[in-house]
Parts: sequence; C-alpha cells; structure tokens
Amino acid sequence: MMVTIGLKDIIFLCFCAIIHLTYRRYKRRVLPLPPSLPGWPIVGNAFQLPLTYVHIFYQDLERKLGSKIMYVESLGQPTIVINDARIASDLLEKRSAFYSSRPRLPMFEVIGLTRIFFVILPHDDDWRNQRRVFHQYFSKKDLPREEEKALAFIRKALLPNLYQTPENFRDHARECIGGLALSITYGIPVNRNNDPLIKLAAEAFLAAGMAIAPGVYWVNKFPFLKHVPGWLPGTQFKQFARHARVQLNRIVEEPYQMAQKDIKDSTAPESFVSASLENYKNSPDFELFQSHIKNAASQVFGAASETTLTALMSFILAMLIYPEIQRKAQEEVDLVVGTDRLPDFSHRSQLPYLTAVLKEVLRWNPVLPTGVAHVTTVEDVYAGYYIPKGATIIANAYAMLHDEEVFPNPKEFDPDRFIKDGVLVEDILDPMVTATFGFGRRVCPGAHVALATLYIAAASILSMFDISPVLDENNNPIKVKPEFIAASLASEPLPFPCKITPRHGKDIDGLLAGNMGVEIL
Ligand code: HEM
Repeated sequence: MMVTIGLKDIIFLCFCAIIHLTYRRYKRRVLPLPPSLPGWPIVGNAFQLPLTYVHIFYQDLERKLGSKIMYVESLGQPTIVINDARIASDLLEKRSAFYSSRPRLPMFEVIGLTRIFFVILPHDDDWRNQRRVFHQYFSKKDLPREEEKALAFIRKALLPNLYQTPENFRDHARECIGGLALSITYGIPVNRNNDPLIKLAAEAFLAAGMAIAPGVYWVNKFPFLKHVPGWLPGTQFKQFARHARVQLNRIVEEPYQMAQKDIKDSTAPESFVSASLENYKNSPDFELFQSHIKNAASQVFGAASETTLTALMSFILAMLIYPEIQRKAQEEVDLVVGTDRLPDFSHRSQLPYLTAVLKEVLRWNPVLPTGVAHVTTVEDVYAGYYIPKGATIIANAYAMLHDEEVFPNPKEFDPDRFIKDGVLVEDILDPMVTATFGFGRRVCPGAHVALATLYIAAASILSMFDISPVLDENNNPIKVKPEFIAASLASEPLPFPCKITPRHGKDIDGLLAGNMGVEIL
C-alpha cells in the first residue's frame, strides 16, 4: 500500500517538531540542574574534583550541598552524582532504557582497546550479545558448578598455602581467586603458585581499573590531552598506555589460545569458553560470536579477579581489627560444621552470623566505591531537576553504604546491624543486593558467583585459622589502621601485617588430607 504525505501532514509534523524543540529548550532554561558547586567558566568544576578517594569527596559534597543528587561539570561534560539507593534505583533501574550506556573513557582510547571489555561498551548490540553469552553460561541455576570449582580452589590452593607460608597471605588469596577465575573461564590448568598468567592478569587488570576509575588520569578529565605528543613532559600516561595495551592484549589472547588448543586436543574440561563455543558452533554468526566469546571471556576473568580479591582482603582485615567478631563467627562455624570437617555449601544457610559478617564486609569497604559510571542517552527530568543527555552518572555506593541515617556509626565494623537474636534482619538496605553490585541493566551479572566464592573462602579460613596481629620487637601487637588504595576502581586494602595461624585444637593435617601438595589445579 502506498502512503502519500500531503502538505497538511508536513505542516503538522513541523508543528510537532517545533513544540518538541521549544519544550526541550524550555526545560533546559527553566528547570534547574541538581545542586552543584559553583564552577569556573569553560572548565567548570574540573579543578575542584579530586583524583583520589572520589567517593569520599562526593560524600562530603552531599553535606555541603544538602542534596543526595548533585551535579558537577568538567569542560562541558556533565556528571550527576547519586548518593542515595532509592534515587539510583529510580533512575538506573526504573528508567534503565536511558541510563544504561557507558561514558567515553579517553584513557582507554589512548590504550586503544575500547571495544574489548564489555563492562565499558556502550548500550549497543555488541554489549547485548556479550552479556547474553555471559548469562547463558553463568545462570543462577548453574551456580553449583561454580561452587564446586570454588570449593576445590579454596581447599587445594588457598588453605594449604596459608598453612605452609601464611606470611604471603595476600599473594595466596590473589593466586587462588585469579586461578579460580582462570579455570572457570578458560578451563586451562592453573599452577597453585606463581602462575604466569595470574601475575600478568593482576598487572593488566590493575591498569584497566585505573583507566576506568573516575579520577587517576587527567586525560579522563581533559580528553584533548590524548592528542598531546608523547615526548612532551607530563605525558607519562602515554607510555603507561602503551605498556597497558601490550599487557591487556596478551591477557585477552593467551588464555583463549590455550583454551582453544585444549579444546582441539579434547583435553579441555568444561569452561565458559568451551561451553559457549559449543553453544554457538552451528550459528550462522559463529565467527562474530567467536570474537564475542573471546572478549567476554577476558571480561569475566578481569571482572571476577580484582573485585572478589578486594572483598576477601577486606574480610581478613576486618577479622584482624575486630577479634571478638572473628571469635563469634568461628564459634558459629564450629557449632554448625563441627571441628573435624571443613565447611561446604550445605552449611551456608545455617550460618547467619557469618552472612551478617560478609554483608558488613561489603558495606564497610565497598569493593567498587563509585560503582562503574553509566551515561544517559536522552535528556530527562527527575524530582524537578534537569538531567542532560550524555551525562555521566556516578552511583556512589560508598555514600549509600555509609549513610549515617541508615547505618549509624558507619566506619565501625558491626555485623549486628544485619542480625537480631540470631535472625538476619530484612528491613535494612542489604549490601549483598543493593549498591555493591551496581544498578539496572548493567548490574553485575556475576554477583552470585562472587558471593559464593567469598562465603566458602571466609568460612574455610575461620574454621581453620586464627587471624591476629603481628607482634613488634617488644612483643606488643602492631595496631593496623584500615587504609584502602586511593586511586583505582577497586578499593583494595593497602598491605597490612597479620599473622595467620592454625587454630588451637584443630587437626589441620587431617582436615587437609587429600588436598595438600596439588601443584596444578
Ligand atoms: C565482590 C565481587 C564483585 C563486585 C563487588 C562486583 C561489582 C560490579 C559492579 C559494581 C559492576 C558495574 C555495575 C553497574 O554498571 O551498575 C560490575 C560489572 C560486571 N561484573 Fe561484577 N563484581 C564482582 C564480581 C564479579 C564476578 C565474580 C564476575 C564474573 C563471574 C563479574 C562480572 C561482571 C561483568 C561481566 C560486569 C559488566 C556488566 C556490564 O557492563 O554489563 N563480577 N560488577
């Protein structure tokens, strides 16, 4: 059927367009932006925004401006900061169709790898396809498969290593979590100690985390800096970017090629890569999906390692600083598990105090305190405020989880916020569900895997070891102040001394029988 458009229709369309444009201009002129710091002409607030502890700066800004939704601008780039979980949910979840893209990351452009990791992809088809591939494998109903692997890595790698060389606890935690991520993703053999891919990944993903973090690099604030020649003073970020490109390319390619070889040789156990390739092998778009699978795999490896490690290190730090809470959690584990077995996943639902401890770990030191920024794809109005199209949205998980009205005395580590008379309370914001893992369509799709890993690591450590302060030369315990990395996406605790010793009355050799001496997992 032919549709003819007459002059009347054209006039009507023009009329609608004029009304629409006038309304947009009206909104922009009449509606205020959210409360903001006064900025300078052209640069806006660029010089007022810090490069470190950005989440704390925005928490303080809330007090100055008296608002949990704020506006800052850097060289014309608008940013909306949200310090409240309900507002974040109203925008990032209820209006997720328009709040789910990602901002440009000039530092990643300098590195030259903007299309690989789907955490930084805009809200487009490549992102949709990679996220779909991810969900198909890591669905909640398949969690027992990941739990089994996590149990094996904790028992065969983390616990024996902590028993043999406890002073290297941070390296052991990194190797166990990294190895687990490598194994889940690629199914390739992993060395219990000094695996070269885990070492490479730690460096490469730290570099990626710094390139994504809202502070850290001036080029993310002043994108024109990426055109400045690398020989000029002050452009070390360009050398850093070259180095990061090589490392990130290697971490995308090397484990994937190893997995493919094992699949060809039929020696590969099931993994995200092998199952996903099998799943798409008859698809007419197989080649396209092969590249999605390779990229999504490096994303899984990266997203799972640094984050879960940060949560585990926060747990160890909290147990060190709050020994009475550690004792209470150990008593619960002993009561449920007994002293002659190791915890497994069947005990999880019977350990409410440990669950409260882990919620408090995620609240006390949010793993990604400023989350991962979203970006708006249309202009919008919220609570009478104008939200521009293309605005960066920072959902400040730290401010939400340290809100004094919800969590009195927020710097104190206190699991009793989440438990009353031995029962988990339900009428409080739950860090296992809200803020920690982000919001809306971009919410972390691996949260269930992360929580399972954190649970089994924490329960196993509590059941076997005491975490206590190192003694100084006068035999006095060294007091550790909780301090966290200032300039990265993940808030990893800074190195701290601590003693990890077998618990009195536990037959550690008996408990670990069959798990010791496994060098390749
Ligand atoms: C304690 C550990 C973890 C924390 C705190 C965490 C947190 C987050 C956060 C805040 C985001 C961004 C959400 C948003 O944009 O609103 C994210 C994204 C993501 N996470 Fe996690 N995560 C953790 C572990 C994991 C694990 C174990 C996996 C994989 C098995 C994973 C896979 C991903 C992926 C693939 C994305 C990108 C999602 C997208 O952009 O669509 N994460 N995570």
